[in-house]
Amino acid sequence: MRTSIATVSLSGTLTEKLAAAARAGFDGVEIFENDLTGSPLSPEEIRERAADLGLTIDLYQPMRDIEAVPADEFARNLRRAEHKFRLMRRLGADTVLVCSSVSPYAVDDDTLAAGQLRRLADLAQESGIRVAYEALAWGRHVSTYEHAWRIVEAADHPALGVCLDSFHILARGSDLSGIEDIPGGKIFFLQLADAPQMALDVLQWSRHHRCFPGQGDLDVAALVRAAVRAGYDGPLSLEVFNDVFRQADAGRTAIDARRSLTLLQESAGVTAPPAPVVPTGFAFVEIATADTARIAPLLTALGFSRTARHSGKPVDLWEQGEARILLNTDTDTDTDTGSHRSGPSLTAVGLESPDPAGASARAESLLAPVLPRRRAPGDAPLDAVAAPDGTEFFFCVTERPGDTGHPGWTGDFVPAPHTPAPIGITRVDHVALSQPWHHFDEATLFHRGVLGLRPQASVDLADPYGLLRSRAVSNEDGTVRIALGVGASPGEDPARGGRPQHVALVTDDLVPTVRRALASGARMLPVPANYYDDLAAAHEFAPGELETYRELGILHDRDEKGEFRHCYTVTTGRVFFELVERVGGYDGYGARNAPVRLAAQHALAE
Ligand SMILES: O=C(O)c1ccc(O)c(O)c1
Ligand SMILES: [Mg+2]
Repeated sequence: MRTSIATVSLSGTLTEKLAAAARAGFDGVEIFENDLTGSPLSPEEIRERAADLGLTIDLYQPMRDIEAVPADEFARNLRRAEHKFRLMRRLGADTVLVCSSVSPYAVDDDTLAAGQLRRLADLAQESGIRVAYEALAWGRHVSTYEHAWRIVEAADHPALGVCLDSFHILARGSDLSGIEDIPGGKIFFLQLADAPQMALDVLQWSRHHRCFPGQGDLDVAALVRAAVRAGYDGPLSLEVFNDVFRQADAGRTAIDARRSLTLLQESAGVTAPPAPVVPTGFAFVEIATADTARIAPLLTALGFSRTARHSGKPVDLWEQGEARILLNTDTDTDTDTGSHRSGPSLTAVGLESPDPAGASARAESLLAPVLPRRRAPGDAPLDAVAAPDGTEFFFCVTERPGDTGHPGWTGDFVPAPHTPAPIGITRVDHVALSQPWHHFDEATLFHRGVLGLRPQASVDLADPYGLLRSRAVSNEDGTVRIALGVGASPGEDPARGGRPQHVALVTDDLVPTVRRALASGARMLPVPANYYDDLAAAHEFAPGELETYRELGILHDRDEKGEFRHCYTVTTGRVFFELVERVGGYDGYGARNAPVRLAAQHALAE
């Protein structure tokens, strides 16, 4: 099906919006009146610009407060309509959206509404224009799609149909089955938007909090399926009013939008992009740093050994159990981000992939920036994409005894002499990546759609200097977990995502692991005594257990499935490490402890 986007969904001038929509691969646009009236271009020039970019103008909108009004008011409305239709002919737009009236003059009279819309459709038809009537969820007398359709059906005019807008329909919790009772040819237009569930006045909710399908809580795919079953074959058009998108870079928003639409088409069964390839574990985490003076001693204290060096690049492999960390001192690769200036930073994540080429094909079809393969002659090909925060995700295979097929990435490393001194770390539990604040929804959709991870509920964590919103995405068995966080913090560069990132490492027995780390010189984050007094009130502990936690700076959480013990190293550059022990089926990240950890980190930074 054709794809379209309303200009209101993107920031900038009309010209910038058109360019962004075209670049992201949309087939058409809905032009919002404000964008046109504020443009220095004539309608003919806009038409030409759109055509040059390969875009059709699928809709012009909105016309308001047309129907069910007294005769003199309606006469004025028709005069207004004549002007608009003339403009639309110059623009080359053949469908106009009419919103259900919110006018205080409108009366609750469907016969009058149908009669006046028929007159409007007559006038439109003379100009070769079709009228799509949309029920605003807050319309004065018409606020449901069923009602709008009853009026359109009664008006019975070939140039009059309905516009279905997923927000208005799903926000009201309407029954979707009525959509299939509308003949497909009478659905003139389909507007799509999602929104997070909120207990908010519906107009405010619509005008400020809409988001792209898949980024909120509404079942937009169910609505698309119903419209397709009804026989609708017009464009799928995104119409998103969102305060953040109004400020964000239009090119980037348009890509996010187009990705959302492909994923929506996939869930609605109208498009089949390459299937998702769900990662099965972490192959490595890469930390870039100009010099290893700060990070290497910390890794050593945490029981990692430098086991190998890349044959062609200044990259060292540090290992312990199945936890692998790459230290990349090739600062050229991160001069763009300037991250080396603030010390070690987490720049890439290797995901264990059952099908790296398939994962890459999926990513490409979803407009993820596929990175040029960084390889020397003889290196294993590494497929990689950039996430919205700039983190590079590599789809890789770690060679194991007996493996055949895809060449493993470790083959590019030359073993280095070392004496293993493990402290009990077995693998990576999760990585926590901070997102630029206006790309949080984009990031969640990216990790779900492109990487095949499942998002959990978002939680708000109190930080002394702001609120941190966190949302974890993971694979089915929890062997890949990424905690996405957003929230500015004083003194940190928001352009780089602000907060430090971290790598959480699994141990099966945290207490001895921490003791060994401390004995080898690791600096752990001190935790205030008040925390342990609070913990004593919350739970009962075995004799001595709490005292041990207090002594070692271990935090504790429990849920109905199990327990969680964790602690943190101090931050070096933009990175710190967490040591975690999951007991039983505990599936969280110790959210209750996050405010204490954040306060402790600030205290240490001062
Ligand atoms: O908020 C509004 O007024 C408005 C206008 C046009 C639309 O298509 C819509 O869904 C909402
Ligand atoms: Mg709409």
